[in-house]
Amino acid sequence: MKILVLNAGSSSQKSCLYELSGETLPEESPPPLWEAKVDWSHHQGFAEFEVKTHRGAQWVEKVKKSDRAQVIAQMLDSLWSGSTQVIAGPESVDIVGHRVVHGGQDYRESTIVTEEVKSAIAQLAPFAPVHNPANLEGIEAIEKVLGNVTQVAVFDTAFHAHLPLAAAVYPVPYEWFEQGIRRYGFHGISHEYCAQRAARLLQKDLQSLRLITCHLGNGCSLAAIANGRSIATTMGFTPLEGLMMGSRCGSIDPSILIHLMRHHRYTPDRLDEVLNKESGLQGVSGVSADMRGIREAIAQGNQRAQLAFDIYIHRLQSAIASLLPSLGGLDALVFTAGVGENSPEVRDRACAGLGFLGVQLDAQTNQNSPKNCEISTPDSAVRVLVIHTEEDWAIAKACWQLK
Ligand SMILES: Nc1ncnc2c1ncn2[C@@H]1O[C@H](COP(=O)(O)OP(=O)(O)O)[C@@H](O)[C@H]1O
Ligand SMILES: CC(=O)OP(=O)(O)O
Ligand SMILES: [Mg+2]
Repeated sequence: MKILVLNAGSSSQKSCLYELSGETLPEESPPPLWEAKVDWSHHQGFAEFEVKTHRGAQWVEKVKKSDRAQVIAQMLDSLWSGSTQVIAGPESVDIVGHRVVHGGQDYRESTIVTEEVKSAIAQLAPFAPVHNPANLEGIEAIEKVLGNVTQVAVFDTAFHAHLPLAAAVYPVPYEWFEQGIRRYGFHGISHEYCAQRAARLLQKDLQSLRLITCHLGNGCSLAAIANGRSIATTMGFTPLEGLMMGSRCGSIDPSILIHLMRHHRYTPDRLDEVLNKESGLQGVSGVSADMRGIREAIAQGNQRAQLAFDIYIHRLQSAIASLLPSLGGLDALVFTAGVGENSPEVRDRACAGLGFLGVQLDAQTNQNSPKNCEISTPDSAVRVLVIHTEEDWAIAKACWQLK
């Protein structure tokens, strides 16, 4: 069966086509027949469009920034036409899986997309304003091009659906919790996949491991995982809480918002815009939301970029430490996603603050950013791993299980 996956990130649109046959799923991801990625975080005014196939055809183009529906249509076109063609036409796709960021209270497992599911995704858009509308656009773009093919929604919130109440309920009037204002947690597809991959890499039973997974992409979150379950995480009601991110602020004192509304006439829409799109690395540095841009600016002596990097690390270290008591110890620390997989400086600085726990990085291995590999020294008290997150493969597996 041919499974098409759409993964809408805040700074990217990724897509893969997998072909699965036989009765059982392979443990590791088979190479996709085709994969496409559009990344609009790194450059102003245009996006990088990249398509690869398993036969080695490759096509890279810089395209003008356009809306997501247009980007998806162009991606799909490259599946059945041009040098990257791998299938005869739209009818060759059997099922389509989507990453959906917010599933709210009701969607705690992957589900077939119906009109009801679509309207729930739309209703949850205010609580994941950068993501849920993009996820819905993906579903609708597929409807337009592939008609009524079966579509599956795989939720980023699902892995955190069983957080202990102490980790899920905000210290506000209890009625708010009853109205759905609670901590949901996000990046669950990635945290769960990385925990499973870490256990295989360490040749340990996942149930026996205490893990912290650091998903550091454009959005960033940590999960504390014990017995294979998420027991605490840094994102909350929306993907705005927790760590400092590319253009999102992470946790700040809520009184700042009250102050801005009372004394500087900030409207809810303007606050939403500033906190989601004009804060984080971008807001502090004034240079870039992208860690590559920050590192380049630091190399040129830019002080504000250095400050942005230092805050990012300070908050990352603090958040890692805050998860330790609920785990009661740590067997492995996992770095994943765009920054986690590619920035030796971030891993090095994060781990330097954990030396007192006996965390020791192998400097040379860390520098090489190896994928799916241990980067700690043999006598490190905590194993440190870099894992290439495969959200797309996790989504394809969910489709296969629901088929
Ligand atoms: N070589 C690199 N060094 C440092 N950071 C990188 C590198 N490559 C990518 N990144 C970071 O990864 C981010 C994208 O991560 P990704 O997980 O793909 O994001 P998304 O949240 O869109 O899924 C970019 O914004 C950039 O900050
Ligand atoms: C939930 C979230 O923040 O996702 P992303 O990192 O793709 O923006
Ligand atoms: Mg992502």
